[in-house]
Formats: sequence, structure tokens, C-alpha cells
Amino acid sequence: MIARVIVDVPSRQTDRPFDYEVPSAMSGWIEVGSRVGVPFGGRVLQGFVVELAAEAEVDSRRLKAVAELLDPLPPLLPDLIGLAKWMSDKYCCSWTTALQAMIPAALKGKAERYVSLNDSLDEELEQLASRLPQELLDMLSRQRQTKLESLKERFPQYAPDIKAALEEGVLLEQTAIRDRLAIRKVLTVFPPADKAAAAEALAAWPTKAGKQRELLAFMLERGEPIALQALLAEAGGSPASVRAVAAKGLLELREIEQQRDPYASREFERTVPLPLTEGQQSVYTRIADAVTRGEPQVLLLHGVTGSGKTEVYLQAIQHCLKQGKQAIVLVPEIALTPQMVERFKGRFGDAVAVLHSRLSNGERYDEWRKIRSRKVQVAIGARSAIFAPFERIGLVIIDEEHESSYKQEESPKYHARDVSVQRARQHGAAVVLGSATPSLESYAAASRRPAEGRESSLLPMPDRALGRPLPPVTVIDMRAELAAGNRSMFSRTLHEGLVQRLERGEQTVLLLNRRGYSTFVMCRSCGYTALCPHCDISLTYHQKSRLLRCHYCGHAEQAPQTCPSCESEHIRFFGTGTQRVEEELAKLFPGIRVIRMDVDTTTEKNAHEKLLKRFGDREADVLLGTQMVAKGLDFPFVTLVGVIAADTSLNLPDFRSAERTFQLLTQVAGRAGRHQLPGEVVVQTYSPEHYAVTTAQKHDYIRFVEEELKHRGVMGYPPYCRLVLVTMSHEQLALLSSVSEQFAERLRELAAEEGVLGPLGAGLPRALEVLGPVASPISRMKDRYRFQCVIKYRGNIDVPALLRAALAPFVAGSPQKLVQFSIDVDPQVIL
Ligand SMILES: Nc1ncnc2c1ncn2[C@@H]1O[C@H](COP(=O)(O)OP(=O)(O)OP(=O)(O)O)[C@@H](O)[C@H]1O
Ligand SMILES: [Zn+2]
Repeated sequence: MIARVIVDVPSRQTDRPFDYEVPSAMSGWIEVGSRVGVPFGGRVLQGFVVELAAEAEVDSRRLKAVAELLDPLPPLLPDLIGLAKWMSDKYCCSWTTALQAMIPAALKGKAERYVSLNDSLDEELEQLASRLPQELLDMLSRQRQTKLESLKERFPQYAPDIKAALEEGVLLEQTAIRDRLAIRKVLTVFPPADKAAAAEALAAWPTKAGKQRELLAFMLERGEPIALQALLAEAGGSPASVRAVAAKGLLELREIEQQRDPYASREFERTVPLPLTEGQQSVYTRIADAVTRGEPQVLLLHGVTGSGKTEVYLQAIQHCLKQGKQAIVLVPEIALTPQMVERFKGRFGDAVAVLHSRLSNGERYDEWRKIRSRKVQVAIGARSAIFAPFERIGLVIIDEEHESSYKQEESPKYHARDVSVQRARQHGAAVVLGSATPSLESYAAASRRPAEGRESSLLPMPDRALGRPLPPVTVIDMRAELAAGNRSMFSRTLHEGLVQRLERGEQTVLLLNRRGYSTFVMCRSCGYTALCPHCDISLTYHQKSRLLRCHYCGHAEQAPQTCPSCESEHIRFFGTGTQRVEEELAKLFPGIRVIRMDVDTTTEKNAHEKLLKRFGDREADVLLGTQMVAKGLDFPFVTLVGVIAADTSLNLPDFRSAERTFQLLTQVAGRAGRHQLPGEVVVQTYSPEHYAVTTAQKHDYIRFVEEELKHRGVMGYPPYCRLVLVTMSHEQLALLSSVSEQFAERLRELAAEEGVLGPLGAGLPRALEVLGPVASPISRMKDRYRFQCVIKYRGNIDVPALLRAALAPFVAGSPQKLVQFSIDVDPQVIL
């Protein structure tokens, strides 16, 4: 039997399966998806079995054997192996990079070499062994397995002997790749098995050993196992005294595995399905039908904020479970609030595993194992939960599908939405994309006319579940505020609104969109921002060179001293931090209770959860924060939402900035007046006439989409085309510059040979353009210069194949190969 193994070396040359013989002892154990240790280039490396075959493709005499099987159950299922291959093709990464993204970090522990003493030595080898110091031999017989590194360190003068002993087989080498902490075992004390005998022994106990007697009495009384540490804390005594009692056969000490359950201490109140509203019911029926039929359909649930999407998800999942299938729910990392977890745990209890980055590696591993060992049927988590090792998936839900956090920014640079669709295809599962503000890509795809005899995949829910209208939004022109002499960061309307909430004891959510802090230039008098003459995108201020630059085409100009539009001197680099807002609030409203939520206040574990709980318990008047406060929250006493400056995201030099702004404004506005009390929203901006602001004011998604699609069409951006971002980096500017030129040239040549090189605007069904190379927005990182090319294309073109061909000359040749290429397919941001 031959195992084809993808070895964990993420380089282009080794990105293919290698053949290994399966030793007979492992046959029947090794499956597709097994993690193994295999000899590779003189070392033992970790790898995944991607195929089993009867015969090797290489000369069988050169075949090496699998050294080690790392887990009793394969951590990956065959469908995930296939999915990883698909990812490596689509996202231009190595197969192993995709595979590694699918397993929990706890399984990735660095390879370590251990040695043990060979138990069966013949005479000759005994001789060799005797050359090793006694201390070393003692150490080995005591610990059995010892790290090779620590042996080398401890006995430096014996290095040649250790080496010889390894070569001759006196010492046996093993590579442990398993993280030794992955499974937590706890030394546990068990009560006496034979109670009567123990009671007798207790009665006859010699008074000298008082502590031992107490321990035994304690355990008899308790009658249940207890962790050794906990026993000592409660009953006193030492491990030695426990061992002494155990040695008499009256107690038992055993290592037992402990499941780390991050929610063990929490009680979740069980909920029952709510009677659905009419709108919810019709959407539910469509989803349930798709699940029943087992067709891989993608449905877009466009439900306004507060329309009750979560209840639809819950009931659709329940239907899925009834069919004997499993469900995956993806939520954006920052929306994985206790509220969301509570709703799922409340409905499905122990059938839910929760996977998110704030868990420790161990906790996440245990949650993952619940999935792998079929103990749960629902997985809820951030983007990587799409790799949950379920065997029969019936439904995948992506909540807030427009969120950019579904795109992973490091390799593999995958988008969880696209990966979901692919995985669902393999399982015949339905995919539900849910959002009040769907991404343009998803909306465009779902509004295409359905095929003959098919229903539309767009499922609208235009009304709030509890019957409340969407809150009225007031847009405040901050230029007018300044003109009227108000230099504060709060407009008079927002100030007034805050005063009212404090009086009435209601709550306020304040959003400060801090992304893009201080990178763009804006005039505070007239609202002018500097735009690129060629790209319709704001220019970015580069402090060092004092230049304004375009990140798409490379255009550059001097930063102005006065506003080119109104000649005011109030032109400046925009940005206010949450901390400054907090100070200002304290000054203006003495005694105000503010909870600030941003990256600085949420680093500690569970900080997020604690802050929101305090706000939910009405221990604060204001929840102030960055994007984190914008979504998913459902608090009945929030009646005012204020946006300090809508412009911060509007002026990001990215083609999605209008979309992001509209989404953010709509989402945060949706936090107000969700229950009985009516809500109100105040949006402060320097661009009150921008369509992202005016359409958000009217909660008019459709109007926004129409307007935005016009712009995308004119400028040639998705969904009218697709993008690939290629970033190149090297320490030497000159070399980087010439290599990136050559690469772009090669790519254009190849595209021309395919007959697809040409401007997208010319109306060709298949067209590809290569923009650049230009310096990257972050033009130097970690002492490396960075250049980038943006590839725009439309139509059915195998761009990954073109890229691979264009890259080929740059991986082999000598100094050039040091130029690093990083490929981002369907990038979320280009800055
Ligand atoms: N059928 C129903 N009957 C009664 N209450 C409901 C029903 N469906 C939802 N709700 C309630 O309506 C409120 C809003 O629902 P939910 O939070 O699911 O909205 P949502 O669509 O996820 O909104 P958002 O996109 O803003 O997060 C919640 O308090 C929820 O409990
Ligand atoms: Zn430009």
C-alpha cells in the first residue's frame, strides 16, 4: 500500500504528493486525511495523506516508509483534502498551506526530535552504549523519551558518541509533531472501589499517619473522583500522602482527559422556536426546501436590521438537524458576541461547538474534537469554522456576509464565502448568505434572472420582526457646525440627543470609525478631499515625502498647504481617536458613564463579553467604540445612535469605500429602537451629499446599489470584473523595480498569447488588464521595498494558470528568486 503525502514544506517545488510505503503495522489505520510523519530530505516532517494507491509512481526501491501515524482518527476528511486542492488552485497557494489552515493550531506544534534508549541491544551495541555517560543513560531510562536538543546541550562533549549511538540504533529517534499540550490530562483521585473495606481500614488506621487517614475519610465521604490539585486544596496534605494511600490500594490515581469547555460555567436558558412572522416564514420555507432537496443552492437573505434573521437561521438549522445533517454558521469575528453564542446555545444546547480566536488553542482544539467525534451537530465560528470536519453538511449560514473579515489576509488568502460555496457543492448543502447590506458581488449574483423554472435566489425580509419602523436618521453637515462656531466634535443635535438620553435613562451607541486614521487630507471648511485625477479615489498622504499618492495608478502630487478649493488654512489630516472622544464626553457631561470598546480595551480575554454585559445591564449610558459596536447587538434601551464622522471610511483610497461606509452606517443605525422604545440616529459628516450617506439616511439599499454599480461600471471594478493583487518585495529597490517590470511584461505577453490582453472598457467578453507595477501603499515593510500590480479581468480566464506561468522564471533564477511574490485573489482592500 502506498500513501501519497503532501509534506509541510510550503514551496512551489515541493507542492505535490510524494509516495511512501505504508508499513504493515499501520495499514488499516492510515486513511486519506491522516496526518503522518515522513522522512524528507534527512528529516522527519509532518504531512497529510491525500491519496492511497496500490502502486507507487516512483521506483519502489527508492521508496521510503511512513515513519509515524500522528493521530488515531484522521484530522481531515477526504472532502477537505479536495477542498484544499481547490483552494491552492484558486488562491495560488501551496496545497500544504491550505491544508494547514484547516486544522486547529494545537495540532500544528513544531516538530521536535525525541530519543529513547533501544531496549533490545545485542552485545556489540551494549558496548557502544557503554561509551555514553551513566548519567545520560539514567536520564533516558527515567524519562524514556528525551528531547535530542536537551541531550546535546547537557552533554556537549559526548556529541560524537550520541551521534554514533543514533546511527547504530543504540538510541532510537522519534519525531514528535504532536503538541504535547493538545490534550489536557489531569491527575485525578478516585474514591475507594470497595467502600466497606475502606471503611474498615479507616477504623483500624494507625494514628501516626493522620493526614493519610483524613484524605481517605474525605474521599469516602465524597464518593466521586476529584482532580489531585483540587483535593489537596480542599483537604490539605501532599501528593506523597495521596500516593501512600493509593499504594495501599484504597484510592486510585489516574490521568484522565479533561475537556476544556469555554462555556462550562455558563448557564444558557433554553429557548423554543418563536412563531415566525409572515416574512420570516416564506424565507424559512425556501431554505428548508433547499436543505431537504440536498441541492447545493446559494440563497441571499436580504433582511433589514432587526428583521429577525437569527430566528430564521435557528429554525432552518433545526430542520437541517432533523434531516440527520450538520450545520455550520459563520459569523464575523467581532460579531461573535455573547449574544450570538447565547442564542445558539440557548436553542441547541450541547449540540453546538463554538470556534473563535479568543479561545485558547486548547479550548479551540477541544471544541474542534467535539465536531470530529460527532458529539455536536452545529458549529458556529469565525471564517475558519467553514473547515469544521463534519461528514454530512446540510446547511451553511454566513451571517453578515458582506463583512471583510471573511477574507483571510494572510496565506491562504481565501474568502470564506467562496470556500463555503465550494464545500457546500461537495456536500449538496444549501448556503444562506444573510445581511441587511449584502456585498455588491453577492447581490449582483443573486439578482441575476433565475434559470427557466427556477425561483430567484434572492430572499428579501424588508420589515422588522417586532414591527418597529427603522429609526429616522438625521444627517449633520459638520462644515455648517464649524461655520456656526461649534468647534466641538459633537454637533448640536447629537449633543442635545445625548442630554435627552441621560435625562430619560436611555442608552446611546457612539461609533467612531477609526480605520484609516490620519491618512487622508480634508479641508474642515469646505469638506474638500484630494482625489486622483485618473482613478476617482482619494489620495493618500505620505508623511515622509509630503506627497499625496494614488495607490492604484501611482499618480503623485504635492500635499497642499491651503485648500485648493476654498483657500482655507483649515486643511488637515483627518482623524480622532476613541480616547479623545471619551475625554470630551467626560468634559461635556460630568458623571456620564461611558464604556469604551476598541482594540485597546478588548485585548484581555473575554473583555468584549464583559463590556457588553455591563452595557446590557445598563451600567453605562454610552457605548463608544470602533466598528465593533456597529453590528449584531440587540439592546432594548438603545434609543440613540451617533456616528462621529462618517467620512473616515468614505475617504479611504479604496474602491469599496462607499460600500463600506453605507454598510457601516446602515448597520450601526440598525442598533437603535429595535424593541419597544423608538430610536433615532445622528450621522455627522463633511459629505452630506454623498450617495452613501443619503441612501443610508433613507435605509435605501437598492438605491445605493444602483448608484454604486454605476460607479463600478465606469471605473471598471467588481462586480463588473475581478481583481488579483500581486505584491512583490525585495531589499534592493533597483532589483525589485526591474523584476517587477519583467514580471508585468511577461504576464502581458502570456495574456496576449491567450488572446485576452486588452482594456475591459472595450466590451470584450474576455479581457485582462495589468496595472502597474507601482510602489505599494506601504512601500517598505520590514526593510523590504514593495511593489504591486493589479490585474483586472472579466470572463472565463484561468488567471491562476497565467500567474503561475508568469512566475516560473522568477522562482528558479538566482538573485531574482529572492524577490518575494504574494498573490491575493479577489482582494478585499488594495491599500
Ligand atoms: N418571530 C419573532 N417573534 C418575536 N420576536 C422575534 C421574532 N423574530 C425575531 N424576533 C426578535 O426581534 C429582534 C431582532 O431580531 P434579530 O436580532 O435576529 O435581527 P437581525 O435580522 O439579526 O438584525 P441585525 O441584522 O440588525 O443583527 C430580536 O430581539 C428577536 O428576538
Ligand atoms: Zn490614480
